[in-house]
Amino acid sequence: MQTRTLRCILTGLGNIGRTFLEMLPSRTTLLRERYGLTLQFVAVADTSGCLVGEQGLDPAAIVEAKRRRQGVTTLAGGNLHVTDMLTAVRQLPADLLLEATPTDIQTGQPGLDLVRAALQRGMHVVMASKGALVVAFDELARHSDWSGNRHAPRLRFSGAVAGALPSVNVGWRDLAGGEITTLEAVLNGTTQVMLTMMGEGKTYAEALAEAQRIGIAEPDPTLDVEGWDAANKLLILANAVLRQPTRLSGIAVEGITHITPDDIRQARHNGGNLILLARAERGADGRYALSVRPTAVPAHHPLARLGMQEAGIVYHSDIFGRTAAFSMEDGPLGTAAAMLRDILSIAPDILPE
Ligand SMILES: NC(=O)C1=CN([C@@H]2O[C@H](COP(=O)(O)OP(=O)(O)OC[C@H]3O[C@@H](n4cnc5c(N)ncnc54)[C@H](OP(=O)(O)O)[C@@H]3O)[C@@H](O)[C@H]2O)C=CC1
Ligand SMILES: N[C@@H](CC=O)C(=O)O
Repeated sequence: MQTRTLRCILTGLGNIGRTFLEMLPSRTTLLRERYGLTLQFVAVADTSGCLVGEQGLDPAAIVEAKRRRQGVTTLAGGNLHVTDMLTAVRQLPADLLLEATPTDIQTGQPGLDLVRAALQRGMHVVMASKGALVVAFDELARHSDWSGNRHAPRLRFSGAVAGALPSVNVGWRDLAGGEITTLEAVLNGTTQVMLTMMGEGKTYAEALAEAQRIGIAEPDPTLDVEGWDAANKLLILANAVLRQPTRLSGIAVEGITHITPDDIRQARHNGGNLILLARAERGADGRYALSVRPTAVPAHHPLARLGMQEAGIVYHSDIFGRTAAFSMEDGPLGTAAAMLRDILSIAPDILPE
């Protein structure tokens, strides 16, 4: 099979960006033999700046620097130079932006400017970060293939909505033609780890520390425990799958900060469980009521059996009935894998001849 090269810019080299690079060597042969694809990194960025190597950077050297907690720009020298990441996205010859900087739900930055710049110049985008989608879903959809224009640059973000869980893809692709009546989901891994551990006798602080150790808590974990991360994901599902233009102010949000081990034990009585439930329910007027709140679900509920590091989504629709998906992830690897899944889903359309 002929092998073609996709030139990538990767912004953010933390849990997700670094894990993505770490995962790649195990995929090289599969990508080449099954998909005829090689990924080449022409720029990568962290808080130290953006390292550019137009002939391709060495992912192993980048991973090694990040493991040593060094800024990636320390690798500059020879034919590798430093710029700022927005300039790189605006000017470098590249096909694809992989965005994994922190999520800021007030400004959407730094991801928003990067994704805007990429789409404006026709570069395809795969995102793990959520801020830009939360703040400007409409705008980014208009400038990408979500507008219905199949010639527009591709925008994919399946990893941003609960990592490996195929939450977006099932709703958008596999339930096409159905009217979704309810969506119920556990979308935040940190609170799922915390509720599970608190139910087993750990303190709130111990449980949060474990989610941080695993690498799934947000850089600012109040986003997780106060329910905003789950709300961000529900917002993305509402816009992309339910096709209801939605802002965060349109979601009723309650986190788990007031939950006690006793609340969890009571909910677990008779096989039920306490979960941070994200929910969308279609009303008689066709609009969805959206909420995120700790909810005691009974034993027969499909989300009641989820354990540590598990996520799940259940769609009810008029013609497909009930469709559910579950995932159990190993820290940030599931999200890195979802970014790869997104790349492969668009590769046939975007690979240069
Ligand atoms: N962790 C997870 O399981 C998941 C995370 N996500 C999303 O993915 C994104 C990344 O998460 P995660 O990897 O855990 O976060 P980390 O905090 O581990 O990594 C963030 C990375 O972005 C870099 N960075 C921070 N600010 C800037 C900036 N202003 N300019 C350039 N680079 C910057 C950091 O640089 P430096 O290395 O120098 O600190 C770091 O490399 C977030 O938006 C998160 O919401 C989505 C799904 C799952
Ligand atoms: N902080 C998030 C990470 C993935 O989006 C979570 O805990 O689920």
